[in-house]
Amino acid sequence: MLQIHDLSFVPFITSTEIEEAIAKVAQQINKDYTHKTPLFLGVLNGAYAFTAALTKKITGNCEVEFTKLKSYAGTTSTGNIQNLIGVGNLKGKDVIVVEDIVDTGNTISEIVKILEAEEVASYRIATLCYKPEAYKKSYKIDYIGLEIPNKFIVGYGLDYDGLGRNLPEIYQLK
Ligand SMILES: O=P(O)(O)OC[C@H]1O[C@H](OP(=O)(O)OP(=O)(O)O)[C@H](O)[C@@H]1O
Ligand SMILES: Nc1nc2[nH]cnc2c(=O)[nH]1
Repeated sequence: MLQIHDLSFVPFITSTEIEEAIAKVAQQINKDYTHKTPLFLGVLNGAYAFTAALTKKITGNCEVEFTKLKSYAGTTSTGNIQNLIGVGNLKGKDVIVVEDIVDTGNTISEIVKILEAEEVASYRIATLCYKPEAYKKSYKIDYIGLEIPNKFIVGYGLDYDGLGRNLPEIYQLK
């Protein structure tokens, strides 16, 4: 069991399962982008670990950038998304958004608005974890590492009030 602040978590996804999920996503992207140079847009903070691991498995040329959005306070989405680091010039780029988790979809919805305003050539969404029961939007999530139930998780980039991002495996709220 793992204690972070006031909450207890139990082991949920092993580091081996995470690595297998990332390899599967990388394989799909390598196949789909053979003749393209995708720009991976990692969403900080949570997606730093997934972005690093995923891009190391990309076999062709690619670019890597980050943007920073924040909506979660504690274990719930505030619904109020702050854009803390904007995107650079993405015009004409084939962007792959990299998320650690798609939950309600509020963050993705904000990113899609930004990408459309930037006039990107194309965009797709890749996420390590996806909660289908919590998702409230209709944007297609193109690359999904792991489908998980609607329970709060920490580890592999995901935090609870700032802690837990460094854990190599994923834990679920008890
Ligand atoms: O689909 P949603 O309900 O919008 O949730 C997903 C978002 O929540 C987390 O970010 P958070 O706002 O906690 O910021 P962080 O990445 O800095 O932890 C996560 O990294 C996603 O970006
Ligand atoms: N740490 C963490 N952040 C999230 N953001 C959206 N869903 C989650 C979750 O389950 N865990």
